Amino acid sequence: MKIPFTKMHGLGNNYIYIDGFQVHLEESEIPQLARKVSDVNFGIGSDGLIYMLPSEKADVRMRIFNKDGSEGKNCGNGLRCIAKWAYELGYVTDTSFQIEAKSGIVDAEVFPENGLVEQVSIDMGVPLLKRREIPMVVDNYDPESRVVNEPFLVADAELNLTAVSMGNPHAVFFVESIDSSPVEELGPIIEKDDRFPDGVNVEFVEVVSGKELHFRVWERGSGITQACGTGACAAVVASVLNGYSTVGEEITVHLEGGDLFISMTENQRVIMRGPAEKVAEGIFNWPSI
Ligand SMILES: N[C@@H](CCC[C@H](N)C(=O)O)C(=O)O
Repeated sequence: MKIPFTKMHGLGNNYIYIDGFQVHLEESEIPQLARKVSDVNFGIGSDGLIYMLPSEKADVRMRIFNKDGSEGKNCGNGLRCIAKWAYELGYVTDTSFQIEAKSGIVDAEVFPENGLVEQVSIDMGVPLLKRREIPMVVDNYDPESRVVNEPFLVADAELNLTAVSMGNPHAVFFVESIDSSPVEELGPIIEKDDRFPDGVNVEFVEVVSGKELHFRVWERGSGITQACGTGACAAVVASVLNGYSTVGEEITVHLEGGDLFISMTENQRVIMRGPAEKVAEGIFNWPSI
């Protein structure tokens, strides 16, 4: 089977996008396909696979598969790229429309110039903060409670955890210096820690000021990536919860691949603005011989 694909990225968080308006993928094959296209040696090379589909509830639907083939419930950089792609392909004609992800429906707005979209704004909705919603399981803790600046021992490290769900789980740790943050060492251990029954995306964040954060991520199912949109949103929410940042102010998050601009509104909604870029189009041979 020859599968047409497009490679896009948001701040270097890159996925192979397949247009489900045109191409039908067998459900049972998608995880294996995601692993294959992500492989830089035997496939194309990416952080995973994103499948764009028609939606019965919104204007377009996004499904995201990590590098290891696991399906994520949400993807901030993917949502911006899907918004750009759906608009440029003419699947949506208004500049404001809705995208369905596994975690729910979000409002997207594109800002086209001569028909091409470089910047996208997404209303990422209200974060989930209760322990059971992350989900995070720890003996003797109320599942209805929040996890804010809570002591978290892992390997030999004593960290403080703030946990946020943006439809997918995030463990946010504030550090003195992003350059010496233990992303490579602790990211893979925390991702699979038993306290997170669904696994977790792991973020280290340095507060430069209330309006500026430095950020590095270890993504569940994909490892280190240049950027994570939902992770950057979780970092901003965590910054507000810890009193570093203020509701209503736009915060610049410096990720390895560039900057996102994120604010939390008075009614707790998280608004993310940033770029989406198309880099390549091609045909993938599947299964390869
Ligand atoms: N890169 C993404 C998040 C992708 C899914 C994540 N790894 C998960 O399993 O929850 C983003 O930009 O948000």
